[in-house]
Amino acid sequence: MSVPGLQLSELPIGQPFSNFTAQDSTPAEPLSEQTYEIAKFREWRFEVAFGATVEVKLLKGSAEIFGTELPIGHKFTFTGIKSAIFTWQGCALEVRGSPSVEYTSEETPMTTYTNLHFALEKQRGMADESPTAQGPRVMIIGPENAGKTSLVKILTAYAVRQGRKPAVVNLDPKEGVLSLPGTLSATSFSTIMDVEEGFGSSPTSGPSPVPVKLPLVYYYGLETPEGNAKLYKALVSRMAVAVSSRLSEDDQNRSSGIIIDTPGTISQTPAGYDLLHHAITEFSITTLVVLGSERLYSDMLRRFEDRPNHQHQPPPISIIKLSKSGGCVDRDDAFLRASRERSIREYFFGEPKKRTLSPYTMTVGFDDLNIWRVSEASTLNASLLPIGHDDDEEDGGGGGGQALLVQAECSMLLQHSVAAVLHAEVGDEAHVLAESSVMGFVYIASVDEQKRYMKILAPMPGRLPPKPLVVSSFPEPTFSLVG
Ligand SMILES: Nc1ncnc2c1ncn2[C@@H]1O[C@H](COP(=O)(O)OP(=O)(O)OP(=O)(O)O)[C@@H](O)[C@H]1O
Repeated sequence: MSVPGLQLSELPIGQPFSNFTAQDSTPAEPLSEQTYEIAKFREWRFEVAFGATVEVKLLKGSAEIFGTELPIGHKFTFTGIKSAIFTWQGCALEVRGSPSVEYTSEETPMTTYTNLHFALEKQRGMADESPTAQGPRVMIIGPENAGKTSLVKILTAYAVRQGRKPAVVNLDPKEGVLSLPGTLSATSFSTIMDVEEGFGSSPTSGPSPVPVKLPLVYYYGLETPEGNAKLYKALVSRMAVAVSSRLSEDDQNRSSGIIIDTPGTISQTPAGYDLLHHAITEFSITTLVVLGSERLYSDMLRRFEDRPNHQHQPPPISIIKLSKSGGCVDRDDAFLRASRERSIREYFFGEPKKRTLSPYTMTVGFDDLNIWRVSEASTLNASLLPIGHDDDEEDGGGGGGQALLVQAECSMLLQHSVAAVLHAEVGDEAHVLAESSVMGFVYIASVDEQKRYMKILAPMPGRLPPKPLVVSSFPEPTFSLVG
């Protein structure tokens, strides 16, 4: 799989990064300390605001965060998070700092989630027996904030704990997995997750306390799949081919299978169902897990489970309904924005106290830049087309209907944008660029229209590769990374 994190190898030009500062959320006051005894099968749920810090240490017993075990005596630091620590045997936690919300709950769906894991594990065991058999290909669907990502983390962590190597695919562009928001990614997981970071942060140039995972990343650049359904489908198909080829090359990946996270919006509208259907077909899903929605479950049963098993029909999908954890919390726009901003900031500057990165600023003339923008559904909203409608003929693969990418003018409008650097060549056609994977990201710090140059921040020193860049129409950036 390819590696994001710019491969800037040539001699540095421009000036070293010095006049910009990363935000540090170090609290000024000393942290209050408390010890919690959590009984077995319960979880301690907590929320920490952005700007606040809470440190948690497991003193005794055993505990896990979304499936990943906490070692005894190690201090974990949380900021801007809503999470839970579950214990199978009971534990004592030392907590320093003041979570904005904290309570212990005895009602958790962990037993059901673990049963699901063991059912998948059985299929993996069968796939181990035969070189032509496939491990489970699981997709988690459900409304927003139903706990889909949390379940993906739990299933992944449990699989890794059993020595498996599942491919984790994120089809939700709102939140990046080991990548920036706006991207779709696939990663082969064989080592533990970074519980302070969720899945972990994007791989960049700095050292990391947990083994770095290198995802294959495609740039979608919009918040919802319906924003440019044609591009979304193209990327899903592309990702499915890449993941299937990885599975066919690596036996451990093949038997471990795939775990896929999806955006909540595609489980809620007929247009979304079309995208869902497409993803299910492209990834040859064998198990569809519906979280927290009776209606979605019965719609999916009607669509997939009753499908006759003819010679030319794909095999039936097993559809499983699970209830939403009472711990799931809605995240408002402000929280999601802050979380997106943090992941962008960390990509360039590292994480305060863990690893500091030294990004580099360079000056690049307008004439040396080739910038594209993801086209939004505007003239023709593909998500409103009837299911099964194919708009390829109308737009000749890139014009007329909904375009995939459009060329962007170098102007002030690009200031404070994050741009993806593509594994493609300047001069490639829009449909080639749209399906090219991402090499890494840069940040357009300032634009001088009169002198026709931009200041560009890159995670590493070096010359900006002569590659096409794509900026998003994502509701970013609302902030300045530098200044
Ligand atoms: N048991 C729990 N206790 C506390 N918080 C939880 C629990 N389960 C999930 N959460 C939190 O609830 C929020 C929503 O959960 P999650 O991200 O898994 O939902 P989702 O369905 O993936 O959401 P989206 O549709 O927005 O992608 C997250 O902040 C998550 O950490």
